Amino acid sequence: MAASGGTSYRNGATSRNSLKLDKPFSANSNPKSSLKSKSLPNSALRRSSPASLGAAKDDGAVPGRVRVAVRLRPRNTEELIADADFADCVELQPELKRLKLRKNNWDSDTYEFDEVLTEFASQKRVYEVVAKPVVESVLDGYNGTIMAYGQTGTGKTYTLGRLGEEDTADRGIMVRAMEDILAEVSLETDSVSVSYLQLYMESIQDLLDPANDNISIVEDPKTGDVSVPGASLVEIRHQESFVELLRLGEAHRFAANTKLNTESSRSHAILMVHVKRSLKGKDSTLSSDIGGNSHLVKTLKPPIVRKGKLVVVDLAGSERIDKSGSEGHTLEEAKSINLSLSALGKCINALAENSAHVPVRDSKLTRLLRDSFGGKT
Ligand SMILES: Nc1ncnc2c1ncn2[C@@H]1O[C@H](COP(=O)(O)OP(=O)(O)OP(=O)(O)O)[C@@H](O)[C@H]1O
Repeated sequence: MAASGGTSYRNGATSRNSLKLDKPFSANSNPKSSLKSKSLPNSALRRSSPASLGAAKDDGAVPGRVRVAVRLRPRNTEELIADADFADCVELQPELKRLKLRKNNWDSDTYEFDEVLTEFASQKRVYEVVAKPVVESVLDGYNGTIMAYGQTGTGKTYTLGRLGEEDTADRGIMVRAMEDILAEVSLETDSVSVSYLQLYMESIQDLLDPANDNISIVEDPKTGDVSVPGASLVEIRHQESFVELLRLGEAHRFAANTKLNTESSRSHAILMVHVKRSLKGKDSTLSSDIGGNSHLVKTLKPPIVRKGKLVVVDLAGSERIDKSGSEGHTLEEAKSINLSLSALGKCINALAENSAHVPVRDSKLTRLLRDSFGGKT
């Protein structure tokens, strides 16, 4: 997260009045992190909800901090033709970390972000600015979340899930995060395991085993840890197997969506990466006196186990929520997305304000992210 580490958004405006923002943000409660705690501008949340949030320590005691970044997607060919005056209505001010939307010649709205990434920002830069601090926190034993929010086609999947098989420069946050994690852990003593889920109409489905579509969320009342015991948990030892797993999940997401007669952006895709590290305790040498003779005794300390969880969320788009006239299934779908996104917005506001209470119980999405939020619920 962005919540500690969130990151990028893209803007694919097709007309002056249809600005689409895809922004990631991050929250981080790691006190060692260099991320600054910062309140989200409410207006920014209303206008274009956030995308990624952050990190909470294992004990969940510290409210997470939230960072929000916005990424502008380059215009595609159609938009270049249809939207020749785009620059007149959207102005990025990366050095001031601001985005200005001109309503007309005399009126504009300005939004502040933790990071503003222009259409020229590379995938590498987006990863480094938004996600890397979160990944480092996870390796240190914290929980962190990165989310991408935006309308359909704004570049959420490009930012998070791009595999970069044809051009490695295209690799998205998921792939880069796993590369950094695998480079840091020891395969002998540590473990990295992954679940990949889809949340659609308040029901959780395993993207690695789509027949498994009624997964429940279990919260440990003592530790506050959240688990999804019914979901596949795959140990990752090599980057190639992770990329294969992402590909499988995407294929299942598509198939599942076809079955459900929906579209990808109508569901939230959630990747959970569990990192468990054994850090060698420091051995110490003591001098002891046995039978009048002095001996040096070596005491071996047990390893310290450090657990962190990285959650990467490709949120459902909000574009149909405000549309009136939705009926039947579409209306139910819109209500469900609305419910989870508004519950998420409330949690992010609570985190940004360092509120002691983070209202996670209102939706499955926020319940799933509970142990990344920290604070009392
Ligand atoms: N930064 C970028 N640079 C170049 N192309 C991009 C960028 N961001 C997105 N695109 C392209 O824009 C199109 C839409 O992106 P993408 O599928 O990631 O959007 P999305 O927000 O995930 O959409 P949906 O909600 O429908 O899944 C894709 O063709 C993608 O390759």
